[in-house]
Order: sequence, then C-alpha cells, then structure tokens
Amino acid sequence: MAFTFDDLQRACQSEWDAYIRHDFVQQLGNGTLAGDAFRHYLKQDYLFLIQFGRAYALAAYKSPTLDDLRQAKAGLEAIIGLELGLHIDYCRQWGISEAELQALPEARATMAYTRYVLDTGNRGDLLDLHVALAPCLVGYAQIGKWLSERPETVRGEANPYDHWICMYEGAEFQQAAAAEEAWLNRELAEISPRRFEQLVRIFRDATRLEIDFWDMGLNQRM
Ligand SMILES: Cc1ncc(CN)c(N)n1
Repeated sequence: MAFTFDDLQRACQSEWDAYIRHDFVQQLGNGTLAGDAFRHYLKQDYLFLIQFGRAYALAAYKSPTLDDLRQAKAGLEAIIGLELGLHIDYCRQWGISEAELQALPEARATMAYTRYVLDTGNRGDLLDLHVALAPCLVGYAQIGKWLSERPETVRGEANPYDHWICMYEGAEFQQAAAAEEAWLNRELAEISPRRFEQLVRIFRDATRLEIDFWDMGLNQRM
C-alpha cells in the first residue's frame, strides 16, 4: 500500500478539523476577531516564522539529494522570502514596528511548537522533519482556501483581516504548499505501515501545537 498526505490527514481528522476550523480562524474570516488578539498572534507569528526558517535550513542540511535540497530551499523561500516579508509589512499596518518585533519575548505556545519541530528534525530523519513541518505550510494553505470558499467569510474592506486571507489563498502560497504535499506523497509512497504510524504521531502532535497557537492568540497568553 502506498501512503499519501491525505492518509496522514485522515488519521488525525478530528485534530486537523479543530486546527483548520478553529474559532480564531472563523472569527478572522467573519471579521469579528478582537484586534488585540490578532496583534498578539501577529507578534508571536513573527518569532514562529524565524524558528521555522531554521527548521527548513535544518531540512536543507539533512537533504541527501538535490531534489530534497531544492524542496527544503522552496520551503525556506516560502517562509522567509514570501511570508515573513509580507508579515513585517502587515505588522507595520497594524502599528507594530520591526524594532518592536525584534525585542519580543516568546510565548510558551511559540516555544513549545517551534522547539518540538526542531527537536523532531534533530533526532529523526528528513521525512520526520517534513511531516512535523507539514501542518504549517499545508495547513495554512487549506485555511486560506477554506476561508475563501465559505459563505460567511467577509471580503474586502469590510473585513480588517482580508489581507491576511489574501496572503494564504494566493497562488504563491498555494503553490508552495502543493509542492510540499507532492514531495511528501513521493516519500510516503515508499514507507511501511509501522513507519506510517510513527509519522502519524508526529503529524498529530504538530497539529495539536497549531491548535495551541490559535488558543494562545485568542487568549493573548504568554
Ligand atoms: C503558527 C503558524 N503556523 C503556520 C503558519 C504558516 N506558515 C504560520 N504563519 N504560523
């Protein structure tokens, strides 16, 4: 049997749905999310993206083939080149300067998630690391698509979070996530059922940590 990314998602469907359709996401789509909750999330996400940049750099270091190395570089570009650049501009529009971002302390949820991924990558192999990274890239692409398709989502100037939705539903982010999913599908096709179960555990844990990250934003917890 050849496993795929969809099998990973199905194995953790309840956690995956709780992540993709989290209250934070729904309120953001409806335009009703409290501004302070969004600002808290934005600040922590800056710190998150820097650590995830390191994780993709670790994936590059662990890549045995040129194809693997190119995939790690594409992930690094999506996070550091595309997303973090837009993020810094976006923070400025929300009254948060780059100097303020650089001086921020990390919330516990940020530390827990990012260090879990780095630790998984350090002690495991390249596939363990990409599976731990998948909820980030593939998950936000699904969130962007889900928000753009659901009828309750408020679009345009009536929603202060419309730019955020545009970033994740946009072609560049969607293509980066599709490339990551394709890489995962090639690797998952080769593994045994026992190895798949090990990867399900990693995927579930990373997805649960994404849920905690949304909770942290909603509750403005440090
Ligand atoms: C917490 C989190 N997870 C995922 C993404 C999308 N790269 C993000 N910006 N922040």
